[in-house]
Amino acid sequence: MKHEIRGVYAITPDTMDTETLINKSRLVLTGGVSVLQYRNKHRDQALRLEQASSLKALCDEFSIPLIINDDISLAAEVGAAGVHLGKDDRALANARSELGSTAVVGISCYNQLSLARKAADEGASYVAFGAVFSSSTKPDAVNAPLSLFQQAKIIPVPVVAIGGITSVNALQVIQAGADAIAMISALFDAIDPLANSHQLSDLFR
Ligand SMILES: Cc1ncc(COP(=O)(O)OP(=O)(O)O)c(N)n1
Ligand SMILES: Cc1ncsc1CCOP(=O)(O)O
Ligand SMILES: [Mg+2]
Repeated sequence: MKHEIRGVYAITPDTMDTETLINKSRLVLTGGVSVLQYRNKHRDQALRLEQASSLKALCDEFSIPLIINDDISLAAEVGAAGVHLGKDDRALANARSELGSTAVVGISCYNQLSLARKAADEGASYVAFGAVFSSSTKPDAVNAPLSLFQQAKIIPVPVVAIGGITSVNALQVIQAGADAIAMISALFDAIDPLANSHQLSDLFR
């Protein structure tokens, strides 16, 4: 199945509380997000497998792709749609050979257009720039200016923005040229994750 990366791209927070993770993810998916990434830096492999498997079932229910952060083997194990890889992760070529040509492989390009050109040339499914605003989830992330998205129009794959995106600044990011807006805290730390997800997803409808 070919997945288009466009719209609200939800990313899970680091948590060991699987029940809350799944309940909140259900609310976020009900609001209309178009892709979910499982991101959990926890080293407990059994916990990661349990959470990723539950999220795969949930994404199937909503017919949206599940992307696994960092871990190509976990993506293969749970039958996820693909992976997201950054500079400290395994290479795009490993993901392609282990997950196949139809898998979604997203690549972090931080604030560098040259990395995006290279990733697209090498077969990335989408590229991501960020942090576009300061992020309490990842305070040390480099800053990617919104002007980058205009320059990124030449990149032949979807362009995702990440970092500090909220319902207050999301429209600015979309108008700058991002195809998708990725966020953790604006969805999962919200008082009302369903309402926030709905409001953000409406920006693409
Ligand atoms: C959609 C999306 N964009 C960027 C990232 C960051 O990936 P990376 O640089 O590998 O950092 P970690 O998320 O692994 O800390 C992402 N996960 N998703
Ligand atoms: C993983 C990542 N990469 C750059 S910023 C960031 C965190 C995004 O989280 P939030 O949406 O809460 O700022
Ligand atoms: Mg990573």
